[in-house]
Amino acid sequence: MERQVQRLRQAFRSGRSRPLSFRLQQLEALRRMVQECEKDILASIAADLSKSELNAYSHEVITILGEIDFMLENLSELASAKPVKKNLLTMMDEAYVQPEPLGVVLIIGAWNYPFVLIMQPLVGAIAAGNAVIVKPSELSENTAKILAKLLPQYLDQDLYAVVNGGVTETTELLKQRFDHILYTGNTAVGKIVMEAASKHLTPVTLELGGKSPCYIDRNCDLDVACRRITWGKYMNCGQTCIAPDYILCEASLQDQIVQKIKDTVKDFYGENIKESPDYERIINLRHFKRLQSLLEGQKIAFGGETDEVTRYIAPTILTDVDPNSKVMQEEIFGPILPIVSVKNVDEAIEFINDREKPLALYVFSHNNKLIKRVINETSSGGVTGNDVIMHFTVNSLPFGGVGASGMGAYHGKYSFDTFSHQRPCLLKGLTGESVNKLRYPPNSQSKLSWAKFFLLKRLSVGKLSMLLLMALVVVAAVTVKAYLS
Ligand SMILES: NC(=O)c1ccc[n+]([C@@H]2O[C@H](COP(=O)([O-])OP(=O)(O)OC[C@H]3O[C@@H](n4cnc5c(N)ncnc54)[C@H](O)[C@@H]3O)[C@@H](O)[C@H]2O)c1
Ligand SMILES: CCCCCCCCCCCCC/C=C/C=O
Repeated sequence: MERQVQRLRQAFRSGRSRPLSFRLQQLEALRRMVQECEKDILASIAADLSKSELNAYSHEVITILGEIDFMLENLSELASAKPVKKNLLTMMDEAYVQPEPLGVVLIIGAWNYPFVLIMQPLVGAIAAGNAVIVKPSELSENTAKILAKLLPQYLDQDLYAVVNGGVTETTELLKQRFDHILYTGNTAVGKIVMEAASKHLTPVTLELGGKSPCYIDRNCDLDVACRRITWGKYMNCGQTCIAPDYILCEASLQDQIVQKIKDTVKDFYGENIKESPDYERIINLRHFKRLQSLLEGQKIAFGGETDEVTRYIAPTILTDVDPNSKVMQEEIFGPILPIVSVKNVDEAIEFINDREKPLALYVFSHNNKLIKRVINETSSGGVTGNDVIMHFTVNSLPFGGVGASGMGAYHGKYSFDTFSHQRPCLLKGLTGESVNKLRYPPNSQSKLSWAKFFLLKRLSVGKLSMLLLMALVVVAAVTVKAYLS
């Protein structure tokens, strides 16, 4: 492991990954990989998650192609130096922020969207000019294998590597020194990653999970709300980090919501859900049993059927759920939807604020003011109003958690920024010593007054004011010189 990281570091130090032409070429190669090997990629995702290839494409491949295209179109702007405002003391100098690559970065992915959760950060890390090691989840072994096979065929092998394996390999990897780690997965391992990173003062982006609430207001089109919630909750068999975890609503809405979700499930998956190519399975027996145990003692208003052999759990709704029950204590990450009654929106806000900050928050209402109020009075990684999941698909929005649901963010420009250092640069000439005397010892009250004048006056952009200020500086410099000599 150590040698592998060394090898990447050496390649990074050679400077090969820095030119924009190189980064663009690698991103184009990545796009070619996705297009040319689409069949194998889809087959791997499908095998890992018992998913149809059509769904594998719309859940994972579309996003990646969009992300690569975004980077190809915007890289030169993202990577360019950004001039900044100056003060009077530096107005003749050059001041700008230059994004620079961090070095060797590590990306650790989770199994539930095994392709997108590796590829999307990888696109950002390459665009920012880094060397990258990716560590796909061992639980989605087919996707892990196909990534290990394809990435070296398309990308520069000295700069980009795939490490496969489980806890032992990841633990070994985490002993190495990286310049950034982006980890996607559960909170417990997130803490392990952060602790390991702290040994080298490595910054981390932690893409974690949590219980994402979904409040349905009385003043709402329940048909539409329930259709959208059904889609987002049961997609990937509920194994989506930003799936609506539970519903909050007034008690009087509960039965209608159950009925409408039931009807939608039938529309989406047919009479025999097990036969539907659009309904996935639980990833492994451990998660299957964990989910089964969440059903114990609950009022099952819909679904509840399970089959251990195929790890099938039917789309399920629990009603009159006690907020203290087990299903409300942990992220569900499966096709079980509890409904918890609240008296009104005030109680819903209090309910959300009494718990850890979630990764996503959903509010359904005709009343935009109510939606804005919920947003203003709560906190979460992201929000979608009147829909679920969809903020993930807008790559001009940062995607990430807050508090217990994670730290840092990525997607589009935010990926580029996550994997870059924003380097402040000030380029001065070697003249102007008369004004510089203000900062050289010995200090005096009058020097301080001049320093305040120079440093606390902000420059505005207008050309006229610029000229005026320049004249002012010249006069001030002459006056200071005369005064000090
Ligand atoms: N915020 C997001 O974008 C996002 C996306 C997907 C999943 N998630 C969250 O991830 C969780 C599900 O993922 P998971 O954790 O079951 O996935 P997982 O089991 O695939 O683990 C994630 C990664 O951590 C590694 N890992 C596991 N144990 C480790 C250890 N002891 N030391 C070091 N590395 C270790 C795995 O090898 C894997 O690469 C859910 O909470 C979900 O909400 C978040
Ligand atoms: C017309 C089809 C559009 C489909 C858009 C579907 C987008 C689904 C994206 C889901 C991705 C979720 C990523 C995973 C995050 C956490 O687990």
